[in-house]
Amino acid sequence: MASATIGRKSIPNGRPKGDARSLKKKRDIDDVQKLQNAVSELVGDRLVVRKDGNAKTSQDIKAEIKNFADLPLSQTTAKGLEASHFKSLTDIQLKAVPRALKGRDILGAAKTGSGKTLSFLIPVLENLYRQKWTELDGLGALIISPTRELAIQIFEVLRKIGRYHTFSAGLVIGGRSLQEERERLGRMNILVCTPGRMLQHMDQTAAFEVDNLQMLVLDEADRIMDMGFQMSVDAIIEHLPKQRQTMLFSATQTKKVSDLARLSLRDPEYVAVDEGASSATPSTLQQHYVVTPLAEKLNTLYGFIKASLKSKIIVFFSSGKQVRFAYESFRHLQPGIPLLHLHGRQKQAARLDITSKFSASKNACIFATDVVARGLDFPAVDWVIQVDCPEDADTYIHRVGRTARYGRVGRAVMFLDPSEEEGMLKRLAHKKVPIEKINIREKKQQKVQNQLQNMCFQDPELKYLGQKAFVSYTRSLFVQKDKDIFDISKYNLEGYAASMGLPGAPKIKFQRGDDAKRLKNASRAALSSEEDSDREEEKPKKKDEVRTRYDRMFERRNQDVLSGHYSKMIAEDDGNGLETQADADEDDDFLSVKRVLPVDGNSSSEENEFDIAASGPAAKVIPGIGREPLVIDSNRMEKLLKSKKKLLKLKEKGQKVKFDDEGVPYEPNNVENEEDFRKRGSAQAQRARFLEEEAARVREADIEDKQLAKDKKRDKREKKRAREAAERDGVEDETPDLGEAGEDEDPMALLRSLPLDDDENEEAEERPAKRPRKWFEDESDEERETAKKNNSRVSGVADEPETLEDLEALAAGLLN
Ligand SMILES: Nc1ncnc2c1ncn2[C@@H]1O[C@H](COP(=O)(O)OP(=O)(O)OP(=O)(O)O)[C@@H](O)[C@H]1O
Repeated sequence: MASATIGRKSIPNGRPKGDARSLKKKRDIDDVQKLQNAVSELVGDRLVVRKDGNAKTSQDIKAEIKNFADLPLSQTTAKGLEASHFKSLTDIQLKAVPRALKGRDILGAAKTGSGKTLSFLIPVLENLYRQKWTELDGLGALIISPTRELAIQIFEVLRKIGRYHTFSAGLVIGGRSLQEERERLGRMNILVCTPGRMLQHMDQTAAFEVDNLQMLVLDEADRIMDMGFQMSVDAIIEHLPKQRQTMLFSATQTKKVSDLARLSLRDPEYVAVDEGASSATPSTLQQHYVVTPLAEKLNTLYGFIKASLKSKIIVFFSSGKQVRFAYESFRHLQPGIPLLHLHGRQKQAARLDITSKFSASKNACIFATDVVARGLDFPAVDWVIQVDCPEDADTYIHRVGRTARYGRVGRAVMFLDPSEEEGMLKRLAHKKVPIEKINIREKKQQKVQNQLQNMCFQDPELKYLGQKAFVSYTRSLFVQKDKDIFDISKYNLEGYAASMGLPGAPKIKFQRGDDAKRLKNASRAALSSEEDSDREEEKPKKKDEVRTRYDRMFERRNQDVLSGHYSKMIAEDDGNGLETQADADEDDDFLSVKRVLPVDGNSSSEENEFDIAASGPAAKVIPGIGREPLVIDSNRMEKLLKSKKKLLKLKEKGQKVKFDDEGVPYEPNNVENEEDFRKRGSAQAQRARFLEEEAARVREADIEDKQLAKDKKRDKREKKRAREAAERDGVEDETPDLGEAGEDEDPMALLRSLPLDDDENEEAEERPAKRPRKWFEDESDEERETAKKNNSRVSGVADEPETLEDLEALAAGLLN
């Protein structure tokens, strides 16, 4: 947990002694008393100034408050504000701060970028100060934010303006060990947190007392109160004392009576700015939309980025997988502007690094999910682009609010599929959002489809990313509640898949039952929510869990960049046609694609060898060395196979191979001369022909793969039947059931060209100890992989067979 004593040392040059100390104490008490009196003289957003004496008279005037210096604030807060260059109050601050200083519950609503953060931070500091809050009093104020980034930002502002106070403040957002946070938690006076992590502490940290809490603040309150956070927030509230001050702030405020009842607000003041104004968004924001069919969106986006290289741009997508695909593929296209990406599944450190990089850069383009839609205050953003239509008008308002902040100018463009136009415009008009249609200049459009196709063809891993992005996008369309905007039957999904360079649209299985209902009720933002990633990092590791050889055998998988993807494709079936929770948790794909792992097919080379040994032939066969498999039929042969040096002799001599500009290998002595090359037509024609042929090849391979998958499925069914028959006859079969696809689904749908098990085995054998990082992987990917490896080591893979003897022993064990 990040924590800070947000104030200075109150006694800089040693302790004042005797009289001096008691004098100071008295002065402090007097100051606080004066402040208390002045605060009680606040009426609305004015301060009563007494003309004569102490008693209130009719001649007293209500002085207008304009600057922070006009407010009854402590010296420490006033100095902090001054040092942070905050002088005059914004409209929302003017309305909210005086009322909040008086201890009123507040429902604050004002446009994005209008200064709501200070509206609650100043009262938090002041109200605790006037109560002479000390470390011994424990937690005095709790500020809840829906995302970690926003929590960090609030904490930073708190540190700035509270720098002369002596309160201790902490940030509880996960990403560090619970234990580490626990140790400091008890000493904090002010906490800024995300709901999931806070609840975890309330439930698990015995020494964490909240009985004294005076103030609760919910920033982006409507988001915190909605489905995605409902359970955590309700549980947090249950822990808190009922007698407290509660403040809710958002640009799109909740007024639902049920929500307010949940928070037990006491006679709240509804403090709104610009109620009844002509627009719900800042007047300095220019808002446009373009109608661009789904299949054209990536082209339009690329064209837009190329035309705006000297800008700072935020591009919103609806899911992290889309963000990753767009980022990885566009990065390779090198548009000429630094590209960044941010989504909830990245590690906390990486996310922090990315937000600060984007904040600091003048020209950059960040692809992001709604993780950055709320509250984040990136300086000087020129453009907000919404590639995917936002789920509702509120999300639209928050997304565009990342630009045109605090009176600055900004521009926003939303891409709409023709089917979304009418519905979305209606919703925006209802919320008073002024938006104009613009057309795309044909000349500015950039066709990237062919390049993406090439890239996906050359790099299966990018293709998998694309497939996952496709599935998550389709899923997000399906879960949309507003069917006036989102009608899944109206989108050209095949065209969309082609625009991503995919060899066909992955088929998608719709989930049934209660889970489907739960997911449908949750908002899209909630599904890709920040809290998911909190959970991801907090998954408890069962350290001393006893695991059998079978467990390990079936948990083992290729430590390869594909393995995560691969395992997600193997959806376990609970027998009712529903995915198991574990799977849903891991990927939270509402529309799942299923593949059945053949019971007799293993995914690593070790297991392949192991299988052969386990099935008990007299001789063991080691595949993949030289042309012929080597048969171990004597001790001498076995020894030979253990000596690397000797093995080298058995290997084929290498061939000289060079690589062309695109990394394709060729034999240097076998290069076609230029004349022959020209005879076959122009380079462009040849390239087009090549692409056509390759595309046809991919299609053919898809058909073969599908057939293969069907055969395997049939095989498996037969095996299952046989097993069941054997069970009926009383024979116990120990082969674990890895789940089975439903009759009506195509288990290979998304995997049309994913290497089958045998290919994977070969690949695993050839894989070097440490795979070099690919062009589209960043460090976090590598870290993740290493972490995966380390984790699997911790969980017992250290016992895996390393030598032939190990293998034999293992095999013998199994056979027994
Ligand atoms: N009184 C002020 N004087 C000068 N700048 C201010 C003042 N109040 C806020 N700001 C600046 O205005 C910007 C927006 O403030 P803030 O982030 O609090 O907006 P917000 O209303 O919370 O926006 P959102 O609805 O997007 O969360 C920040 O950069 C902040 O530093």
